[in-house]
Amino acid sequence: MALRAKERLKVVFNHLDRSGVKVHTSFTSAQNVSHHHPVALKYTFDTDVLSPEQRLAYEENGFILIKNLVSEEDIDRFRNEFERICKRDVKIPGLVIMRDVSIAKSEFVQGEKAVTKLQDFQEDPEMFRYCSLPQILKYVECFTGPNIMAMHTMLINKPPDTGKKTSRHPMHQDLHYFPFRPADRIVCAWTAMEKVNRQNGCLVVLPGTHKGALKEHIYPEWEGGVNKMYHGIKDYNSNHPRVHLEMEKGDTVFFHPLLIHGSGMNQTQGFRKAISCHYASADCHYIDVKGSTQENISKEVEELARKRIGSDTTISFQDSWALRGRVVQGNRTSL
Ligand SMILES: CCCC(=O)SCCNC(=O)CCNC(=O)[C@H](O)C(C)(C)COP(=O)(O)OP(=O)(O)OC[C@H]1O[C@@H](n2cnc3c(N)ncnc32)[C@H](O)[C@@H]1OP(=O)(O)O
Ligand SMILES: Nc1ncnc2c1ncn2[C@@H]1O[C@H](COP(=O)(O)OP(=O)(O)OP(=O)(O)O)[C@@H](O)[C@H]1O
Ligand SMILES: O=C(O)CCC(=O)C(=O)O
Ligand SMILES: [Fe+2]
Ligand SMILES: [Mg+2]
Repeated sequence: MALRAKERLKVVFNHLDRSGVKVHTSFTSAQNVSHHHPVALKYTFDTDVLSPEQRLAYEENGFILIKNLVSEEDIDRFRNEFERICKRDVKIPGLVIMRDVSIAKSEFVQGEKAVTKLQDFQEDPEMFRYCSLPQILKYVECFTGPNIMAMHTMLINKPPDTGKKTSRHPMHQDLHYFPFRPADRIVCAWTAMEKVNRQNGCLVVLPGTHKGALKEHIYPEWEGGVNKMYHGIKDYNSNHPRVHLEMEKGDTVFFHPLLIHGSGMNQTQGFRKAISCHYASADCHYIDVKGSTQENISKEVEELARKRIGSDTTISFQDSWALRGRVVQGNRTSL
């Protein structure tokens, strides 16, 4: 039965209507374009890319996993570039190379084995190709709309745990780091660069938590130490059902910035690699986080900027994002 996407969406909605679930339709956008029903699909746009079932799944869960989205060839190229950066063969402006806190003060670990995360690779054309891949942007547009900014780029090289459990990433919401809104027009794309599973510390998500509010984040009280800026939710419900996202090389998960997630310890001897980009609609606007739960991270970011650039220049939390953001589709309208 080859129904077109819109017709299938109607079928799904009719079914839900009959089942008593309160769902209303807007076939053109996630915003306020109503027919005789008010709008309910607030997290996704209809671009004929997501099936009705996929749209409903994202609305309900706050994430969607697309298998085999990035080719082996592309991933191998990102991996090569990562190795060049680790060997210091290339120097990329703005790039942050983070070592794991458990080896941060050690002089004896070098190269790729000393690097836990690359952050802000927007000035590296080879690495930044990831953020412009058409097959990724096609999905991103379903969440952001047509004007798309790549705001935050990372390559995570989760190291074998040294025994201090510092390879964990505490449970958090990425929106904690972002002084722009609306949250529903922000999405993360996270691509496994090899098989990721429970053993090497795959992503762990709490489905449906994107419907909640932004929570207070602080450093978790972990005996073995915590990496710089790895804030975790102060009190999260540890009984909430969790889903371990086991993925193959090239599989990509798209998730909402309020979705609570983290990653476990890497209990293998390999470095678990993933590449990711946070996208936002260029139509988003900056907010002032003073007096909010985000004040702690904004102060940390501003202090780090002062250390890097010098105490006579002030780079605000918002500036730090405006400087990193790059348009990847459409126009840079606001951010
Ligand atoms: C949606 C977004 C979610 C997220 O992005 S969460 C993670 C956000 N993370 C970041 O933004 C990256 C933060 N890291 C950094 O900026 C840098 O790695 C960092 C910590 C400043 C270190 O910079 P380096 O250039 O390596 O400086 P350095 O080797 O001279 O060290 C300076 C002092 O920092 C310490 N350090 C290094 N790596 C660390 C780590 N992983 N965790 C905690 N502390 C760390 C290091 O021991 C040194 O301390 P001290 O001054 O000697 O006491
Ligand atoms: N004490 C803790 N406080 C906050 N977050 C934690 C704590 N311990 C683990 N986490 C986080 O919980 C998430 C899940 O971790 P992990 O993969 O170890 O899950 P698990 O359910 O314990 O499964 P496994 O049995 O495979 O270890 C990760 O984000 C991890 O960093
Ligand atoms: O790759 C991971 O372990 C998760 C990283 C993450 O969630 C983040 O940096 O915001
Ligand atoms: Fe995250
Ligand atoms: Mg565990």
